Amino acid sequence: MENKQVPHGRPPRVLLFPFPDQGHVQPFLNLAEFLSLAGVHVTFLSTHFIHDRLLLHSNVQSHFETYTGFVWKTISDGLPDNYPRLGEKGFEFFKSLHVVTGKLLKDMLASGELGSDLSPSVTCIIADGVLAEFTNNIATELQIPIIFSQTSSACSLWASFSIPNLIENGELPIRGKEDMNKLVNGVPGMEGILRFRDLPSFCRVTDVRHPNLQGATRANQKCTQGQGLILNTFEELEEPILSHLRTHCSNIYPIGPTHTHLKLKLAKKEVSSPSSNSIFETDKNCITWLDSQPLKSVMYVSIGSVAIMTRDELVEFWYGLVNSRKRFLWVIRPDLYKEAEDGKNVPEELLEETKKRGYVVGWAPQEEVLEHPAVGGFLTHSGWNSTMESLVAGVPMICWPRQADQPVNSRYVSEVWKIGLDMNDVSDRKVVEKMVNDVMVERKEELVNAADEMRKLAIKSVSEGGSSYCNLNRLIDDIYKINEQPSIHAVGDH
Ligand SMILES: O=c1ccn([C@@H]2O[C@H](COP(=O)(O)OP(=O)(O)O[C@H]3O[C@H](CO)[C@@H](O)[C@H](O)[C@H]3O)[C@@H](O)[C@H]2O)c(=O)[nH]1
Repeated sequence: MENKQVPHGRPPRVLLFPFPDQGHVQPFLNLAEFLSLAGVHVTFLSTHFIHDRLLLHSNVQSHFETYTGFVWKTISDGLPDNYPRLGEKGFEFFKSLHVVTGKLLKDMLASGELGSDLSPSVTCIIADGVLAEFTNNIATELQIPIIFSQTSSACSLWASFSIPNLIENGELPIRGKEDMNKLVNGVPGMEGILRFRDLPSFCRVTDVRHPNLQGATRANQKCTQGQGLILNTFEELEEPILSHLRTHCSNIYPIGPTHTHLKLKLAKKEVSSPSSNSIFETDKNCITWLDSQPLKSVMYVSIGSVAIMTRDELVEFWYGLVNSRKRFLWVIRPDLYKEAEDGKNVPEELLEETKKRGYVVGWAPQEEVLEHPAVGGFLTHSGWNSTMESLVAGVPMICWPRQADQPVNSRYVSEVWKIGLDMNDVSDRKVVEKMVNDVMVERKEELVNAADEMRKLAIKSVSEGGSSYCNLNRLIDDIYKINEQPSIHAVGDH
């Protein structure tokens, strides 16, 4: 991936626009770095809310300043700083992004303020597929080529793309709780695999006119209208499903696992990685604690940046972990659960037991934790970044999916790739205890062997000549080709 010749003297300028949360911004930062390393000028556009937190808790600003043509830009999401963006008010958040942010984005693109003197106009947009509904409209209106990037798995995306099919064949809306364990027919390629409970969570509606279901369907449709679709996956992992997706989007770039792919590229160029790319303050002391634990003895527990637990679920998990008598490292974000108003907070005995075998942090350096030799299992919510990070580290998972794409990922981890166990939505202490013992003892060998095979395939895909390696080169070539089109420098050029 060397800098390319640019016939008319201006390198491409790509606007990167992720959905504003940790799980989306992080893979978009990886994408920003791939492009920057290839000499592409990048404008990274994030909401004020995300940008402020990113700059506060990471060194990405100074890290990216070393790249010629890199520009940070911010935009409003239309909400006050203390608004609960991804909780129960998630729908209002989406609406505000579509209405307020969408209008601002169009104005910014049209006025040319998203470039720099070196490359004034945006020659290509790479927008989050979740935001495809309005970004595709803006790109079409302003005649700027657009590529979408989805930060979820191909399997969850395909299940989501199949919603119209599921409605047409009468499988949506789901009839009732009694159907949850039955198999779904309307997702081609997933017959015999997917149960109703494994569908993306926005399918759990009683009326197909539900705004979340409709919103996802509209975004999916627009997502297929771009010039390409970037995915943080690799062909060897998801190929049967990728070929189904290709019937909707002809030009797919599976370039993952992006975090490992990027690490290899940076190492080759002798460039150091940013110390963190989190919007939360990272507690690195847990690495010192891990250093003193035996090989593969620790269960790492985290449910990502968004999901929450009730106090009862938290206590059940805690008893399950403590009763398993295994060591554990648990990420309890400050907003993970609401302390009980009736004074029934975490029982003292759990805190005492934790001092003996556990370690609790507010936010961990997760990639480093999963690569640590002391970690032997990951109890996860099956967010896609966590799934990929665990897979590359060869760490078997216990999946406790909460929302969005997570149920599909969890099903694939347990039933298709067989690198973990699915806890579904159960949070009983006995089940947690059993699952931890299964992964750490009873089924350890079988799961570790399968995870290790998967890890090898992942690393091969991002190594020179591998599928993701070649797909990334193709993406960069295509971005340069787009830049060569004569009409491309019209919008926003000075
Ligand atoms: O203590 C922690 C916990 C998490 N992470 C990182 O935070 C990211 C979390 O991403 P993910 O596992 O994908 O979970 P979410 O934060 O829940 O991400 C959202 O975005 C994902 C990508 O689209 C979706 O798969 C999820 O369902 C959605 O909730 C990962 O890279 C982790 O390494 C840390 O660095 N430290």
